[in-house]
Amino acid sequence: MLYEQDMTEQPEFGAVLEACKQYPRADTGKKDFGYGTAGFRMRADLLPSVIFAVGLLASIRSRKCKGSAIGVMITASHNPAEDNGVKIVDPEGEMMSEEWEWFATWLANARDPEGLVIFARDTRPSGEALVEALKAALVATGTEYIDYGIATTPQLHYLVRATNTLGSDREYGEVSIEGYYKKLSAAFMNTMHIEYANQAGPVYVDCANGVGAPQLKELLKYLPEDKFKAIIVNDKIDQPDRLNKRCGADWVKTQQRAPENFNGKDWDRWTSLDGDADRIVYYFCEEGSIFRLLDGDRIATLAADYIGELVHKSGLGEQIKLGVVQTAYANGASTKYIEKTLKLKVEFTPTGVKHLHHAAARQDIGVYFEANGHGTVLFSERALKALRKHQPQSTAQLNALTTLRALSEMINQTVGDALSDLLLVEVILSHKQWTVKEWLSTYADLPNKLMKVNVMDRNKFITVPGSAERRLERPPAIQPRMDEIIAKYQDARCFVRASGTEDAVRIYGEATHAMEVEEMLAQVQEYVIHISGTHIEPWVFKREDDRIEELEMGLRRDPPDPLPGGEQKTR
Ligand SMILES: CC(=O)N[C@H]1[C@@H](OP(=O)(O)O)O[C@H](CO)[C@@H](O)[C@@H]1O
Ligand SMILES: [Mg+2]
Repeated sequence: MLYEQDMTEQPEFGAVLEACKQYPRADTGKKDFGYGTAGFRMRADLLPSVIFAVGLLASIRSRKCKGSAIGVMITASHNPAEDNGVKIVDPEGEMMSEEWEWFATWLANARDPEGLVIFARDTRPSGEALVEALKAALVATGTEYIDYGIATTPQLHYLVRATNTLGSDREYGEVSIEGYYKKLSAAFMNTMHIEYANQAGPVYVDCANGVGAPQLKELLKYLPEDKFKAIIVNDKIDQPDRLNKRCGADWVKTQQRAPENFNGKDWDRWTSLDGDADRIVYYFCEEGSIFRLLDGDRIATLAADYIGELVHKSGLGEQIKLGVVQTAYANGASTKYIEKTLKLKVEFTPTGVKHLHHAAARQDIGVYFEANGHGTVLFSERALKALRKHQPQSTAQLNALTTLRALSEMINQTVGDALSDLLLVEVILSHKQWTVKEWLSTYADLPNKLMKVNVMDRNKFITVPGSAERRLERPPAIQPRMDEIIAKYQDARCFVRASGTEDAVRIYGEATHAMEVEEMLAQVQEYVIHISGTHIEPWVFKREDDRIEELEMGLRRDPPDPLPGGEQKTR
């Protein structure tokens, strides 16, 4: 047994234990830290010991991966400024695999090879001190490291893959943030091999007052203004309180409204990034100031349509098949459009980018996006080889092939990337000579709503295996009751699942009429509360803003009184 050994006798463990004392665990009551869908994420003052542990794990993981660089990104993405978080990036630039036990074993045994951990952080002020905790763990374990300073999450994923493929025949790009800009901008320019006129004017980018702002400014230096014109909004990274506040992709998507400092004229093309620039949504105002959102589903459909068309035009339609991956949160109208109009296959996976990513990687070309704007397009080795080898038979085939090759370089292959996705959408709109109006008119979204309920124990909500989270197995009474409610409405769909990132369950619903969605969700919410009770999270994990918001929305109730025998009753 690993923990029966007296590890203090081994010099490297002595150093680790000594360094560990500098980062005592914060008092979180009975609550444990958990590596969720998005790594660890919580209030920044609770994080130092967690970051130290992540430093140890990253160093072990690097050794286990035979010295390949492992990435550590310090960010809390779209969360408020006082939060922070951390996630580990695997050698190909993908999310870390779940084999935690392996790391512990390696901690006991690893001597060589040397490890290499590369890391970056977003603009949160807490990031600087957390980097110190990470470095302490890396120094204590004798792990070589490179600090890339402030970067977006997808830039760190890029750097990890670039580091690990350097000198191989799969070289991903120069190993620097500059190399990332060079790769994206060169590929973008290659998509412009024919003169495309985009009369639609500049794109406005709300950077959520986060890391996307300086990084996009840098990227713009590599792109000629007559080919790509972006106007940056919400770039106050020196005012941390404003990070993700009333702006950013998450806020715009969940509030379904334009961010602070929006001053778009009708039909102007606007986008919002999130706090670590791995998500993007588009939106605009129609005549009469009607807000229209073009979310992740819209980006997926646009990309699938255009890339599918290029594959066909290049003469590779028989060899390269396209597939789209969505989650249960994708609007039903988008799925119908992909299947019926684009005639492409849709696969559903559970929520969380790593599930979508793996499913997309099994396709020749896999398009995946979560409705919230996180996604990318993956080109398999098979597809890349076909693109390299194909001899075009006409100018039309050559043009399509040239664009496809450029897109395979421009689209981040490691993870969803707001900057790369921004370029992708802009290329497509300009090639199609579409404005947001034509884009929106491809299909009509079903009215929908997503809500969150803080229940006593979210772990009681278990989905039916293989149902892509669309049906609940437990608590046993809930699904039959929900089916009864849903049956009352036209073309309605509704499902409940436990969040993987918050102590809550989410309820999603859609139907033909917005009023019916409201009515249906109210009944489902009431039933969820009825059978499970609501719950107040321990103060250490809860933000005052959230508490007040939930009170205002009527989502927060007092916890139920305990009954004899440990049962709970709801009030
Ligand atoms: C409905 C929804 O938007 N869920 C989000 C959210 O996951 P939950 O497991 O639903 O909490 O956070 C994930 C990480 O950022 C993101 O991948 C996912 O799309
Ligand atoms: Mg993010």
